[in-house]
Amino acid sequence: MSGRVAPGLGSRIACSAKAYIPRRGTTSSLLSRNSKSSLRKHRLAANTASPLSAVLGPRPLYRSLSSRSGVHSGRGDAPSAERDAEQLVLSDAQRRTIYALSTPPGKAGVAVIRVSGPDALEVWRQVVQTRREGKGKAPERDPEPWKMHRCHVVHPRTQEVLDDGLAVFFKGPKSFTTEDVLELHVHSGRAIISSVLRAIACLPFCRPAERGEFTRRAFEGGRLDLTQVEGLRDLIDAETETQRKLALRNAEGATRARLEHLRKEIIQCMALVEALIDFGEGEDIEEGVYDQARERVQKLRATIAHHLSDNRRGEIMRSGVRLAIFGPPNAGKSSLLNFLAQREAAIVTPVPGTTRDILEVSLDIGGLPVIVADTAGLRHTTDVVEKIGVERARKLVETADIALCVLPANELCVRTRQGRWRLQVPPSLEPLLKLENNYLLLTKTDLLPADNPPPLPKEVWQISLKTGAGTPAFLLGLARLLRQRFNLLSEDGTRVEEPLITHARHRTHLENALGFLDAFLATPPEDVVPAAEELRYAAQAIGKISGLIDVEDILDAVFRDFCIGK
Ligand SMILES: Nc1nc2c(ncn2[C@@H]2O[C@H](COP(=O)(O)OP(=O)(O)OP(=O)(O)O)[C@@H](O)[C@H]2O)c(=O)[nH]1
Ligand SMILES: [K+]
Ligand SMILES: [Mg+2]
Repeated sequence: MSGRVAPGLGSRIACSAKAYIPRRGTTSSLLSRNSKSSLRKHRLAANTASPLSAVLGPRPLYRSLSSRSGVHSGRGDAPSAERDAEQLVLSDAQRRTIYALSTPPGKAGVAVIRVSGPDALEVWRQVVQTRREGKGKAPERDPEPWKMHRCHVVHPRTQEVLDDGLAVFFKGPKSFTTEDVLELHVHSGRAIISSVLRAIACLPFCRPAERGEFTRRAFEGGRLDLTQVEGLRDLIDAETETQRKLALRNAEGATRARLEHLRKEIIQCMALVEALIDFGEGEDIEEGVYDQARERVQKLRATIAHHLSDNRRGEIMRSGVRLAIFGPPNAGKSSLLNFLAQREAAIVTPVPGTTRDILEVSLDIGGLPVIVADTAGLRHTTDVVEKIGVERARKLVETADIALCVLPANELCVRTRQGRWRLQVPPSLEPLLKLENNYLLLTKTDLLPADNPPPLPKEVWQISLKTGAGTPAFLLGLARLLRQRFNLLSEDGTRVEEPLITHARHRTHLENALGFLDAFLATPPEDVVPAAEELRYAAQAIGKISGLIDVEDILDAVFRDFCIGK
């Protein structure tokens, strides 16, 4: 099965009708009947939805809706009442009961086969025989939900016992997908798993799940928003403590709540401006309403700008800090990589120009995910292959989150005429060393003259990979530096502000929102209608992060990376 999730589903999930109905007693009540109708007229002309459309009704926000009307895309393509009604009818094919192995295939103690959909209970009736049943016992009963049952898993046609295991039935909506869910816990072995899957496949109302389809149904059921879905995926992928913490926060809905707070605030500002459209300042409503809205938007703007200027901490933490090792040939770069990786990952020889390509190793340094890259020694060369390597190395250093310039101490320490020692950095490296994220590491300190050694700069790490001198201090210092720059905890263990943005996708939408807020602030006060529109777009941009609005285009991208059974 390809990476696509539930073909066709994406275009059919539209915002539910509820998502477009303002809650009673909120902003809508600010407007009189007349003003509402004139507003509506304006909107029809502008072919946009109500600015209040972003005010949400009670959950569930995401319904699995079938519609032939296709995608709502772009700015405010308001679904008509007819379309909404049509959307409430589910297509049977779409809502079929799905099943998949949810644990990795192979030999292990337990394998979990998950079934979700309207016929999950029927699947239970057909393949699960609880141990109290059998000859002469009471007839089959439906399971007590949310309780593990010891059972035989049987073939629905032949009644052959396939395995002895456990089964649990989750009654929707109190389940992962919000549908009825059945989990079969059987022994994990190739033959057992395939026989159980084949048995379920016999049932005409079931079909195999697509990648991420269980999670997608949880999203459609309103149980998870997109930031939670992403968090769940990151949680499964997490390899370090920091990644796990960050992902769990997203999965548990902390990001969802923070974004929702921002969005609601924008909507409230919008309601203030809206109220002016028909009343006009100084008429029925309070003086200074517009100024009040502007002031609040200015604050919001500052908050969003603050989140955006986070040095991409959240994104870097999620994907790993990209650390580049660079320097002249034979400086000991590959030796350093091997030391950090604790294995012979790169080739090390006394021949300058040994490394030509970029070699990356993922490591856990002080609890942080770090992708360490070894590069070709930087030097002028006529060798075609090495030239490409040097070019790649330069590019990598420029784009890395952090870079270590490795220099052999013995070669760079030169004696001046006055007999003093001086550190001489090759002029070709100077521009790279000036980059903000680059740090210096002197290696091969064992080769410095033993008698009267040159004084090395204190602020620069110095190590010998031959004797190990200086390596503990270097490792501690590197871990501290990484934590200072990227961690969620500061050095003294107190919590620093957690980055709101953990995905490039979030950043894009927040940047858009900021743009719309700026456009609002730049609009002259007399242009109330376009000003209100800018605020609506800003709210929509934030809604897109959670998937509240116009989600179709991003759904596939989010669910694609899940495995089948999740
Ligand atoms: N004495 C001493 N030798 C070292 C040290 N670190 C590395 N070397 C030696 O220096 C030589 C070059 O090491 P590499 O790790 O291949 O250096 P490199 O910077 O990766 O070299 P290129 O890939 O050719 O650019 C090897 O013979 C290493 O054994 C050290 O701390 N002390
Ligand atoms: K070398
Ligand atoms: Mg090398």
